[in-house]
Amino acid sequence: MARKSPRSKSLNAKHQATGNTPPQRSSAGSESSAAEKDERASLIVTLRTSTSNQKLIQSFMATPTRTLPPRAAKRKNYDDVFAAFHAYKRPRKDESESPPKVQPFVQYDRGRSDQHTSFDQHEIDWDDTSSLSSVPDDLSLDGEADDGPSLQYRPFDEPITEASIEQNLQQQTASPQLTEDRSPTSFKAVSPVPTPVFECHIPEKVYLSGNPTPPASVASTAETVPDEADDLKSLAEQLLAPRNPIKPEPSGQPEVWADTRMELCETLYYYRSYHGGCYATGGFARAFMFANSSHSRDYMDGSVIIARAGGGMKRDDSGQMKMSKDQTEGATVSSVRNNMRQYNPVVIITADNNPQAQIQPPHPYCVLDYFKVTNVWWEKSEGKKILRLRFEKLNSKKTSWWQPKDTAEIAKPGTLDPPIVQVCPKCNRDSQQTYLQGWMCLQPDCENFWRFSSPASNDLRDPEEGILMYDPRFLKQHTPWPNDDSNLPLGSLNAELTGNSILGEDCSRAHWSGVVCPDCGRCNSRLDWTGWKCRNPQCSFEKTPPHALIPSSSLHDPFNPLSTSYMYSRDLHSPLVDMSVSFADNYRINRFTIPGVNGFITHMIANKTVVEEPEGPDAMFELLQENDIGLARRSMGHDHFTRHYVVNYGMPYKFIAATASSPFTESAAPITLARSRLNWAAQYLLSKEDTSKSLSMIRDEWKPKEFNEVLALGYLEDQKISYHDDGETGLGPTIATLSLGATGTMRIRMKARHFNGVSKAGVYDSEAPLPGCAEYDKRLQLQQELRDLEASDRKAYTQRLKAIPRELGLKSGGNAKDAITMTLSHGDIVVMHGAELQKFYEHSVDHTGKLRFALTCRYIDPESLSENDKPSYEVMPDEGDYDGTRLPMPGA
Ligand SMILES: O=C(O)CCC(=O)C(=O)O
Repeated sequence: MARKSPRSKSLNAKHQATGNTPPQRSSAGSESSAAEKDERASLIVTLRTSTSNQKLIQSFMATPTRTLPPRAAKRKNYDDVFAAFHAYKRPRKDESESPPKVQPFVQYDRGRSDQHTSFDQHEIDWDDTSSLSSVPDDLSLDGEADDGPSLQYRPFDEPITEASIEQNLQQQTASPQLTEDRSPTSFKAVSPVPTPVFECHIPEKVYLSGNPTPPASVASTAETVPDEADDLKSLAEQLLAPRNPIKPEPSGQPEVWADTRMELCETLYYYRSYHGGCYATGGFARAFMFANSSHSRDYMDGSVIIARAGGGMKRDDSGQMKMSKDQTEGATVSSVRNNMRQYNPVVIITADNNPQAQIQPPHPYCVLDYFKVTNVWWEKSEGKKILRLRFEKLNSKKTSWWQPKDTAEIAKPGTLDPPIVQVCPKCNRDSQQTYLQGWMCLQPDCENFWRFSSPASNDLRDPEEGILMYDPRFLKQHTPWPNDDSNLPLGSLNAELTGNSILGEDCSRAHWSGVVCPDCGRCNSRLDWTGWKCRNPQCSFEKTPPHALIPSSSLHDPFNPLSTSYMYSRDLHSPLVDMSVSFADNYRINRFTIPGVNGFITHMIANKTVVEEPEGPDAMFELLQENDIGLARRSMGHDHFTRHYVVNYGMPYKFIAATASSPFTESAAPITLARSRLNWAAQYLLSKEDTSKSLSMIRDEWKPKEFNEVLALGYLEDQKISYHDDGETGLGPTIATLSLGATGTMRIRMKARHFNGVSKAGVYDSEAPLPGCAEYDKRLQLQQELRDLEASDRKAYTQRLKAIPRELGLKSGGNAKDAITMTLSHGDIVVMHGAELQKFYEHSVDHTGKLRFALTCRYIDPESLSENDKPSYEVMPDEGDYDGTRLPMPGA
């Protein structure tokens, strides 16, 4: 057993009032003269046989200074001696003598061998580090991040030290914020306000003999925690004590929290990562989330967090997530380096299943605070190179709510001696000592990377990962930043926006982002069109931001001016699609047909006469803003909601999300006005399709199956409806939509299944191929062969279906290009006709303005609805009598 000794003075030593504790650089050894070596050897042997470590230190310190390197001799504290002691080769007295007995390291018991610590369903065996790497990509970069501005990054292997901070600052001489005091050992960063805010001292590199490239053989560390480190070890044991599976309560409550990931990502501008554990955008990391994906050497306390930079993991045969190859520096780490260079803190969020949390987080997602990223360094885990990150709380004065209740933090950053920094004898670059077992070079391209050198020989040894124990001086170092102790806001300010300074501002992205409830801190998505409601049952916060009416007159596009003549077309289509154009009754009518598909798509482009007619699109657009028609984002299950707002009138419509329906009798005027207009438009177009029938004949045929449902969709800025079809049973086959407000873009493409001809399981789809699909000609040629085989040999047919995808190079992934892209202006109507259109093709709509509505009409066969879905009210027939042909003709 390692002996307990009273905590050394140095461990408790408080540093300068500034709290700055620059890492000290000790030597990795040097070539000494033979006499010096002998002298030191005898000294060390003497020291090792002495009974107490204190004695050892005293006698070592008392050694004539000529035998010590000048700087080491001047240092009068335990850690310097400890470092120098380990940096020096310990020679044997003579070759016959057995090597000095190395005190066996008592294995750090992180949970006792019989203890398996379970957190939720995540079974953690502390002795088996692999079980902790079982969740993918926890720190992987979210899709929204980009590579950011091209900045000059710090070389990837360079740890962050005061020297490198100084170097950064020197590189920023162009910045008006910084002026430098170029004295060799200090610098000052001066803010535009008169007081200097940041000062740190740059230690010089120290070599035992002053030789900058000491031979490898001299550098020496042991993979044990030496006796001399008893105090550090007992401190490390306290810091790294295994997390109790029954976690204590926190001492406080989070300022900001969320119940669901969607609410978190919609509310917090600094965390928009739906899948990854890091949100980085514009070249900077904004926030990290720590959940149950954890590495065995990850660490979290009230001020410091250590984590693996994510990515690079793959599921192995047993289903476990494992590093399959060395990690490489990706966009996340580049972003993090930018954060370090420019002192941008990141926000850290914990999920309630984070095994490193010392407490049980009170909500599924809790925001901790702003942290500095202080170190990025390389290690190895199970033979693969991994990147590690250290975070330190930015505002040391603010209490950490996640500190266990009724406990004090074991050691605050900056209260211990600084970490040991050694220069690698092989690559001549320095690294901090991260583990108590000894110093290792952390430069991934160095031969000596991640290896201890034996105390008794020149051998380099890989560390035994399971027993590594953080050096408290590394863990608890203080890395000064010029903006230390700033108090940055964690919440969103959306609830405070007034939104009326620019027309449409209250429809902006910020306005439909979530809010942090000012009463309870919960993140709340804006699920209602009218505003925010806190969904915490214990809270009654509501906010209905005032809406400034966007007048229809503001919709007019000066580059596509409205006129009473026929309007310009901005529709595009692939060469495969047939298009005809006609002009009639104030509409330009673009009609598209797709080969192989029964049906058509017609875009009726409205002119000024249509748009401005009484009770027409202009009036409807304004009425929809003035009336609350019950628009809301609908649940799609699993805490996901549609991105747009939706409400249904008339026959209930089971869209992707079950949508509440109301009778037409309770609807606002635009709903019934749109129904009447779209019933007219459909009949009008159908009469043009079949010229053998008069409009009144068409009307008689149409009436029993007239549109009996209106689905109103409301889109604020950046909202859209993704690719989908309207081909549910009992629906259609004619669907018509009136566009109101901002200009939309409707895209129509072949569904991936038909385009690729392969199911998700990789089996060929033997349906007749559609023109325009992948490998159309080859697939067409296979048709007869497949039909024959299907009839003659079922087994061979099935095998053939499995073989074809590879034969033709067909893949199940990948989407078809858009076949038709239509620009939908205010007042335009789109009519889609034909069940096959919905079966084989899908459509999406987005817009680039602030506010858009789409009113879509369908016929829903009441018999197709289950008893539960049938309406409790009567769906009244369309009593409107809209007739677009009554309008004055263009040019009239
Ligand atoms: O927003 C639109 O114009 C289209 C709406 C739509 O696709 C639908 O209601 O199915």
